[in-house]
Amino acid sequence: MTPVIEAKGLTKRYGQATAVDALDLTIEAGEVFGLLGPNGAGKTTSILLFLGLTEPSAGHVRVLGFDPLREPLKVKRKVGYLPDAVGFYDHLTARENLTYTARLGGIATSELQPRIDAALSRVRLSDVADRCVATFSRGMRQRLGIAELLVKACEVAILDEPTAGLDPQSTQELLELIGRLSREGMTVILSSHLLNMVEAVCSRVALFHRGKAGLVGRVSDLARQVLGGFRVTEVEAQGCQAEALLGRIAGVTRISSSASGVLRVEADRDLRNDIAKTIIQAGGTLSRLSSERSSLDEVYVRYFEQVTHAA
Ligand SMILES: Nc1ncnc2c1ncn2[C@@H]1O[C@H](COP(=O)(O)OP(=O)(O)OP(=O)(O)O)[C@@H](O)[C@H]1O
Repeated sequence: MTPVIEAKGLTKRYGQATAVDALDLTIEAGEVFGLLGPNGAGKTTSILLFLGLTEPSAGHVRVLGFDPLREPLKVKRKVGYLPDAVGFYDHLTARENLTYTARLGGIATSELQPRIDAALSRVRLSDVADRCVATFSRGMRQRLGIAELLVKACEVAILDEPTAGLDPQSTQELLELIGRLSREGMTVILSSHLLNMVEAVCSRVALFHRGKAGLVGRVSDLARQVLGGFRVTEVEAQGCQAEALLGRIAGVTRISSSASGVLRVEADRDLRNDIAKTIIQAGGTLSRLSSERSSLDEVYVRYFEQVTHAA
């Protein structure tokens, strides 16, 4: 099967600065793929290269097998793009905006309204279809952006920070929508700084660092690779000097305490038994002892600690 994205040595320089540095990346059909990394790591520039909106300085990218610079129409027909600030005509209604872009996209007049109605319903904007977009919240604009991709019936959606500036409920709604699109067969590539959200929807992620995809894979594989047996246990104990006691347990690598008195114990393995025994034997009581699997958050923090340390 032809990969959705196949970048080899993809490079973009702006003068002396290298925004994307010999990027090798393959994204397969059906994935929800997350592009992560700090500000300036090269995520947006990579997206612009995938879309043929900027020319590589070296290397190449194929999108569904096409060269986005030489065959831009073939790519545009199949790939939808939702930039971080979606541009609509504010004085037009939601329906008029969709009609305008659908006509530009060459969709037959007879198909226009049924497709637009279906898309507006999917993103729950049917009730406001005839309201000017000027009155829309950011969440509604994002959903209208997704409706545009649905009208276009694209195979691939590239979303640049789709939940930036959304409240928690709008974020959740957008995530559910992304999940549904993926289950229906759309490949979704998104960039984001919200690690929980990325972990919730993405099948694989790439951690960008200085224009390269430093780590690529499923979150669980990356956790094994970056963290090894690393475990975090949260402990709340009373009636003993818990922090000092736990610091003496073999395998504990770091302890920090929150303002509310919860101790966060980092270790190279699951130490819940030893922690419980230590507190009880010292005459203390335990009101919390929870150990969570390593999350994307931990992978991200650890990875960037490692690369910054190595630099
Ligand atoms: N048009 C441009 N001219 C000059 N430099 C640019 C241009 N666009 C991006 N850059 C630089 O390229 C680097 C990568 O930027 P890019 O926007 O791709 O990062 P990003 O990972 O998307 O960051 P963010 O998370 O802030 O969106 C940055 O150092 C940025 O300043």
